[in-house]
Amino acid sequence: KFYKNAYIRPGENFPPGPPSLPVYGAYWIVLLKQINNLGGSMRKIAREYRTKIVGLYLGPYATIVIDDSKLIKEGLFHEDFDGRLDIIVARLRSYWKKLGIFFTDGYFWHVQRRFSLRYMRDYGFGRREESLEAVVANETKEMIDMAKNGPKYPVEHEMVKGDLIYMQHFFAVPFINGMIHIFARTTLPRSEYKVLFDLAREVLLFQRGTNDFGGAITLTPWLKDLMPGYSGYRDMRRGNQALLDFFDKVIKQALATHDETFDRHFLDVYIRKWKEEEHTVKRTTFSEDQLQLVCTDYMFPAATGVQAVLSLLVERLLLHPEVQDKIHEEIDRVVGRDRLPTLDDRRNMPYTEACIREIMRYEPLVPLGVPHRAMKATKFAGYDIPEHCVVSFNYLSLHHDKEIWGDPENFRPERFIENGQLQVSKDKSLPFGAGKRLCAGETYARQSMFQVFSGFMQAFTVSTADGKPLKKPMRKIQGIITTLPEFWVRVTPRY
Ligand code: HEM
Repeated sequence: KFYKNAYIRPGENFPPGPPSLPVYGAYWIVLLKQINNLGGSMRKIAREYRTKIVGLYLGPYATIVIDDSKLIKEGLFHEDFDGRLDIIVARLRSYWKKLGIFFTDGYFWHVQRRFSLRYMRDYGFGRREESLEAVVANETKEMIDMAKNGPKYPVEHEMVKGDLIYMQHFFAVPFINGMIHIFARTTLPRSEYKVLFDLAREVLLFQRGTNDFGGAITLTPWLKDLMPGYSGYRDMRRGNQALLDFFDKVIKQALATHDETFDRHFLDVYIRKWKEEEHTVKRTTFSEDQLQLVCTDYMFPAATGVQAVLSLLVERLLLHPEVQDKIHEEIDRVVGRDRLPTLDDRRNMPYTEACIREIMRYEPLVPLGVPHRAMKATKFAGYDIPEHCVVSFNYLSLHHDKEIWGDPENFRPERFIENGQLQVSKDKSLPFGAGKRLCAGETYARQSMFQVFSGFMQAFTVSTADGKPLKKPMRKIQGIITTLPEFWVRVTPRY
């Protein structure tokens, strides 16, 4: 019976892949191949089975992992694959209901994603807008001041010790305050940064409680009662609760002063719509809980993902000091030292921009993406894909495809530059995904990362805490996003 179960497939014409073992299916095999690097494991398995698409069971879930560059793009644009999974990781975030943007699908997701993007745009999200740019610049200044002139408030001592900075969360505030500005046209002042650093810490706990395949907690949800600590359940609950509590307060404040004749910020626009539909639309998708989850979903990656990318980039600078020299040269030549780099400078700073692109290619933040779900039985690349099949995309394979990149194993920002200009068309990587599920925060992420990183590099030279050159990359932690372990970096003011 064991043998029979091991080779069970969802259908005859399902992509090839490893057999299923009890309880976790092929997940054991994926973990054993290269623990702590799911993308790497899946690449190896695809090669072993000589297939562009691996088919396997992860616990009870029939899953395909697309390994081929062309098919990854096709899969991302395949509308039957726009669903999400109804899993415990999603439910535990949202009062056991299906709410938010990340983990919803169908009509509900469509309405809520479109509405939030349309009206957050009015407040600067997804485009260039002066007041948002000024907020991010101002917060970048405070961040630099914290390291240059020393901590002002107790929490800052956890981020800066002498000339060392705590990489994990040092960059957090500009990204978080930028989002609060979009939602509520306010920011938390430096005296209240503790709230924001705490949020960043809690959200990272959530990210690390699971992984791109949902981790043990998704495949065997009963672990939540049996081993709440070990299964990651407790950390995820806690990490999520911090954000829910934060937005509960912000929304309650907005509600208390809400005037339906005048929109002050995105929250007002949403509240007005929800109140309007409350009594007129039978099955409205708007509610207070949903507003809380919309804010949470946009804040999640803003409080972790963008900082994680910048810390991976700082690690690269420690490994390749010549890259740092080139960034400094570009900043000094284009911006000088009297003002912060702005988004206007971005087009004149191809090397700095290329470094941000190259780190996202080289080390994809979410190596297997956020899993999609086949919303109905469908055909893909000649295979029969059953309804509810999990669809994952191996971005590591796309970003390290020799045919596209020639030398994918090298960190080489110059690959995106031609005649001194950034050639966006040369960037075939898809760190933000594509299609209808494309990362909703791509523009915000790209713009704010440029502002924060270029401001930081204008002010400092980075080196290792122990003064010795970094010889090899650190071992990464595989959560939903890939992060570096806790580490400190020395910063030396450049002037
Ligand atoms: C460098 C940083 C980031 C990277 C690499 C990244 C990447 C991704 C990826 C790969 C997805 C999944 C796409 C899919 O399902 O196929 C995603 C989804 C999403 N991202 Fe990002 N992201 C980043 C930053 C952000 C930021 C800063 C925000 C918000 C401010 C954000 C908001 C979202 C949302 C709301 C979704 C869910 C979209 C949906 O399911 O419809 N992301 N992101």
